[in-house]
Amino acid sequence: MTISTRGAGKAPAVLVLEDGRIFRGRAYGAVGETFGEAVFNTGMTGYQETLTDPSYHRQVVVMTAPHVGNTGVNDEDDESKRIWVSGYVVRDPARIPSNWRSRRSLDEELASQGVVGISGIDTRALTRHLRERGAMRVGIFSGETLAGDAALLARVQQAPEMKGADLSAEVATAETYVVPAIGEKKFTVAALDLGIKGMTPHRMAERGIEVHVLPATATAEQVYAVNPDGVFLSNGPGDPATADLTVIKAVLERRTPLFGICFGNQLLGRALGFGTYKLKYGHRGINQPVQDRTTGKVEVTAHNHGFAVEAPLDKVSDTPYGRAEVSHVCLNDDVVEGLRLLDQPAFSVQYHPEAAAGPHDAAYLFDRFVSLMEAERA
Ligand SMILES: NC(=O)CC[C@H](N)C(=O)O
Repeated sequence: MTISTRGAGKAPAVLVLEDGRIFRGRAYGAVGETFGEAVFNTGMTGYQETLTDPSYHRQVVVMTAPHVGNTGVNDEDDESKRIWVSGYVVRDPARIPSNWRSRRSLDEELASQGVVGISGIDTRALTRHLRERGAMRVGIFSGETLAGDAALLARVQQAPEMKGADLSAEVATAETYVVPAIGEKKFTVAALDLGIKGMTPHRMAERGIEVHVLPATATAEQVYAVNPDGVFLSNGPGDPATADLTVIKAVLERRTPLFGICFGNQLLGRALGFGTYKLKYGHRGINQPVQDRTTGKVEVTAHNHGFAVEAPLDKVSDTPYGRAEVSHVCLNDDVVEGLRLLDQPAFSVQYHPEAAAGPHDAAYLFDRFVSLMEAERA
């Protein structure tokens, strides 16, 4: 294990934003170059889950927590098979990781997976810049000799934008796999993998659900071939405006119980005829207050979204699949955080009830899904 001293001995690195703002620091993880959309995450804990969340594909994540890597990297907390962020930005990396489960340092893990990062920069100033100007493209470049700033900026400005990006198929499973129910099997669910996190099927399995995780490109025939009691739409990277809605519409036509989270919420919204739009800088962290308007209760929740559904907050909407309403709202900024159909068993939330990482306040949503499937069977 390497013990780093505030980046001493690491190559120089530079972070270049598409609007020309530049931060200089030291390499963290792999040395090289990378591009993506610069976004900030306010979680004080859970960096391993963040790094391995496929929804972060093509994003450069800036951690607002000043110390990152304190608990190292373990063999249990990955949410998928690899790190998906395209770059990683921290202020002070841990010099000595310390935790009973730690197997290696975060610096070593980033390097071994080829993830280019930067440390030693003023992440507070960078976050304030992104909050004022909005999420934007960024490049991180590290090495002993770097091109001039103008040349680096020109390369950042050529990188692809997140708006219009269709990314689910790049992160999803190529083959269907089954996560068995824990204990007695009560239901079968077909889960469309648009970038699913490992904890999500686990939360269903804990409730007696056998989960068939299908590729993002699965057809309605493939979904119904597993004879599902319910269909689940996962989280995932990219712009929801690019996604194909054929399968979701088929599920709504057949009135099969449906539950979606994050990207799944955006796709349900679009299938109902609502629009989606890009938020200025998104919600990413594990302490976002959301109100469940069906009960009035407030929950503290885990978020990772840069897009949101545009739906009226104070009226029931008529959609091709019956009446729909906004069931959940973010108390920071009134962004739509959940949808519910009133005439058939379908609902979704914009945030992460699987809570990896994050508080478990929203776990009741998996129980709601079970109740819908129970009611359908009765
Ligand atoms: N976590 C997610 O599913 C993210 C959904 C979508 N890619 C967004 O950024 O809003």
